[in-house]
Amino acid sequence: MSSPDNAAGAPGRPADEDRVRSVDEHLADVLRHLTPLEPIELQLLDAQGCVLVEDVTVPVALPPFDNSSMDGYAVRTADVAHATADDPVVLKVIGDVAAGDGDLPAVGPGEAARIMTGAPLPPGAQAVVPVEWTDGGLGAGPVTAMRAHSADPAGATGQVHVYRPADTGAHVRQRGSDVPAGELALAAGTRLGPPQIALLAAIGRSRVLVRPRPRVVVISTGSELVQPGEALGPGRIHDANSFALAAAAREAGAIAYRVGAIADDPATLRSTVEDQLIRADIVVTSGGVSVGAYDVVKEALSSVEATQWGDSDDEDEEPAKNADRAAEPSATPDERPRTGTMEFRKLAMQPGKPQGFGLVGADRTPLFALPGNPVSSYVSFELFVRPAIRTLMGLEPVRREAVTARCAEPIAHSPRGRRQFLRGHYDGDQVTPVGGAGSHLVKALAHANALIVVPEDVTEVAAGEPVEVLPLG
Ligand SMILES: Nc1nc2c(c(=O)[nH]1)N[C@H]1C(S)=C(S)[C@@H](COP(=O)(O)OP(=O)(O)OC[C@H]3O[C@@H](n4cnc5c(N)ncnc54)[C@H](O)[C@@H]3O)O[C@H]1N2
Ligand code: MOO
Repeated sequence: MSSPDNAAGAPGRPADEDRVRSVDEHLADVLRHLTPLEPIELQLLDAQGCVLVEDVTVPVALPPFDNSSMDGYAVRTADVAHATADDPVVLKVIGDVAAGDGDLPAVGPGEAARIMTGAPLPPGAQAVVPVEWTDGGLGAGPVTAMRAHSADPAGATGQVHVYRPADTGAHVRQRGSDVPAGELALAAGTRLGPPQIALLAAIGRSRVLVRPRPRVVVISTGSELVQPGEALGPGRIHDANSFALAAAAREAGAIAYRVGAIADDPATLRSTVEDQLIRADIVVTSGGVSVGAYDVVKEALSSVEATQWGDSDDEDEEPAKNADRAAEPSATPDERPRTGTMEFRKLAMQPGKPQGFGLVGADRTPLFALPGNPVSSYVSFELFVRPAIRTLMGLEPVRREAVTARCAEPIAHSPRGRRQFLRGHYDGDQVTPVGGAGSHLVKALAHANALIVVPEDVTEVAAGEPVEVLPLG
């Protein structure tokens, strides 16, 4: 199904398609053609999970004014200095100060203003006495709460008995005590999670400059595929991959567009890819990359204009998509891609041996053609597409961090010369293989939370031996 350009043994590219590459070589080849997306200004919630590309400073002190941290009474400290439970101080209540009030009563000697949490400290007051240290104006000993203003409007007037003293600044949140004006709130490079979004909102920012989430279009291929919810006919199976890959793209931080399943018809796939390029920063297909007679992705995408990205020595090519957005070019002239076709490769890994990658269309959109077996496509996504998404988002590290764990059960066989990614359950201490090596075992995948990595030169693992584990999720 290869195009004449890169068929095994074709002039200029001798048997290239048959050269088996390592996982690391493939990932490096992919990543050197990707650069982070151009920053854009987004509304705060749309920027969640994105990397900030500006230093954000605080325009106005936070909090912007001295305010009460308790519901109580704003007082002058000298007035309450000798207050005790047996000999309370009696103050005149001159009014209420609620959160949001701007017109504040001045508190003079012998006076108190009833104040609510978050309300500005009125002039003259130096401290807040919590309502629990008073009689709440009711004259019947300590209370546990104020009465609602609607039920007792007179509570804002009359007298209050105070049973304890309060030092200057007690229960008062000072202006700028969170962060003073002019200070750095968040540095460029910060990933925006809920707490960072809280800070941005608190200092009044409604929009921020970030690297956007990549838009990932997911297309599964195969005439056997039926959408979930629809009945299976003879020889048909449900399309698991477009859901798995769209979910994985979202989990990696991308915006996923699931196109669903395309039949094994090259013209349909080609036009679908071309149609989708307008909304894609990355295209991911599953299936149709092996050596069968209906391997539609290979057949179709060999004729979509793409950029050859491996082993190129052509210096006349244009840069990769978004390369103009990078501070520094990621590839030297000798490494840069040239216009040509998608490249399909064999990798020394299991699952995930057949892989395709190219930069397609006018914008040189990265296209990952992943193998169709459900576990193969998911593992391939983890190893190659997830790092690509993170690269476009400017996230570090791009790869999942590996840990070492004891393997609870033996692994009887792993293919020599291929890096195997077995599914496993990792409990933070040891890892237990889940299911076998078969790349159709979706249930085992669903019950695993990690990949067990068995190196190329290891063919068996004894129980209790240390193995490399990639925790997922
Ligand atoms: N003669 C050879 N045959 C195969 C080789 C090989 O080297 N020589 N490699 C095998 C390996 S490894 C893989 S992986 C697969 C990859 O094949 P394709 O990418 O062409 O995938 P398909 O043939 O389309 O599908 C494979 C398998 O997965 C099922 N499938 C496909 N799409 C979905 C989906 N969206 N949801 C659920 N299941 C899906 C499909 O029905 C097939 O059973 O090739 C081997 N063959
Ligand atoms: O390499 Mo395939 O992805 O083993 O099943």
